[in-house]
Amino acid sequence: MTTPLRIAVLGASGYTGADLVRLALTHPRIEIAALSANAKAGQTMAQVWPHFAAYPSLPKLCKADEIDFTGIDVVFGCLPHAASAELLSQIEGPKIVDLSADFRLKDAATYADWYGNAHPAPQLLPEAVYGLTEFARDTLPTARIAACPGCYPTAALLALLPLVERGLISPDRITINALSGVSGAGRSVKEANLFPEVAEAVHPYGIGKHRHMPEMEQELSSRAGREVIISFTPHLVPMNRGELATIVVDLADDRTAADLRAAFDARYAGEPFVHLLPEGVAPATRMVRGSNHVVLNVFADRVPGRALVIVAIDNLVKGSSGQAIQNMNLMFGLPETMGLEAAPLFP
Ligand SMILES: NC(=O)C1=CN([C@@H]2O[C@H](COP(=O)(O)OP(=O)(O)OC[C@H]3O[C@@H](n4cnc5c(N)ncnc54)[C@H](OP(=O)(O)O)[C@@H]3O)[C@@H](O)[C@H]2O)C=CC1
Ligand SMILES: CC(=O)N[C@@H](CCC(=O)OP(=O)(O)O)C(=O)O
Repeated sequence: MTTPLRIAVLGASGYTGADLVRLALTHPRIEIAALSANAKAGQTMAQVWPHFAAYPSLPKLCKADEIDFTGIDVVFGCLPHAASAELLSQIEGPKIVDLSADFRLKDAATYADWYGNAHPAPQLLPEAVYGLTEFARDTLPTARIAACPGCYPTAALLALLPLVERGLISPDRITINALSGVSGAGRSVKEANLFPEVAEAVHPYGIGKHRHMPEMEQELSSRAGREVIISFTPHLVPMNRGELATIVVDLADDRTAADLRAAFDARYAGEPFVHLLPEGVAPATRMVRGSNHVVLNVFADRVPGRALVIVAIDNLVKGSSGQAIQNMNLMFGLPETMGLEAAPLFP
């Protein structure tokens, strides 16, 4: 019998932490050893979540500093940024898969500019691997810290990296319009996320300045070998989970939408989770809900020299907890898809 991987989930009373636990319950190699919360410490998972009523044996939520990390193989940080690096930097021994923004930006000064606080553990930044799994398979197996991308960057980078790597699009005219379900904003109570504020309506936010911009530009520029500038506008839509991005790109030289399609075909053929849809089929969040799958497609625009790339993910799975488990699998030499094979939930 193989030894299980003992995991601790910090922030299990939040949306990403809960989805991590949901996925971990059916992962054949995971043993859930400890779960933390902040205000909800002391409660059971069944008390704080409706969907864990049938799992009374899950560990009780405790404060992170009450956890004995001896014998824990991996810690998942599902905490707000800053609190995450603060807590994770005190843990020695286990590997770390962080879902917050704290280890994504390579430069502590850029982090401070965009997040408004000094980085709590800049000494750890050099050892963190940016965990967009499909583009980090060579570095994740030896990494101690995986920095899982934000949900919007996961969608946008999967749609753009194969194109900028091959020089198929203009690197300074990329417009990303993205829609997110409300779970993307976390479970803590905020007036802006109350039902009457979000139902039957759509609104943009973070207009002109959103903290995912430097993250996207860092990764795109690094792969393009030159500076890539994006325009990005997120929108909040009245659904629980799911994210869809429509990206307008200017084609390089005499490239066509068919060239972009061929690039996706070449890059993602055989990928277990990233799927180029048949020509003309529009990606939709209902195609991936509850799963680690990503669907994307490319369309010619009416205007010559322009094309549209559309991508859909589930923000709580490929956009956070699913990708975190995909990264853990690679960090421990397990099959990348282990525990993530469930098909999307529909209707
Ligand atoms: N939601 C999403 O779609 C995505 C989120 N992320 C990132 O993942 C992280 C978690 O997000 P999400 O699950 O949505 O957040 P939630 O607000 O739903 O959950 C936050 C969790 O952290 C705990 N917590 C809050 N403050 C502290 C603190 N100071 N010390 C210790 N624990 C604390 C909360 O405990 P308690 O409930 O007891 O207060 C809760 O368990 C964030 O960094 C977020 O930006 C990344 C990708 C997608
Ligand atoms: C709908 C909504 O509010 N979404 C969040 C992004 C969620 C995410 O990926 O956040 P991190 O980068 O902190 O991990 C936002 O726009 O801030």
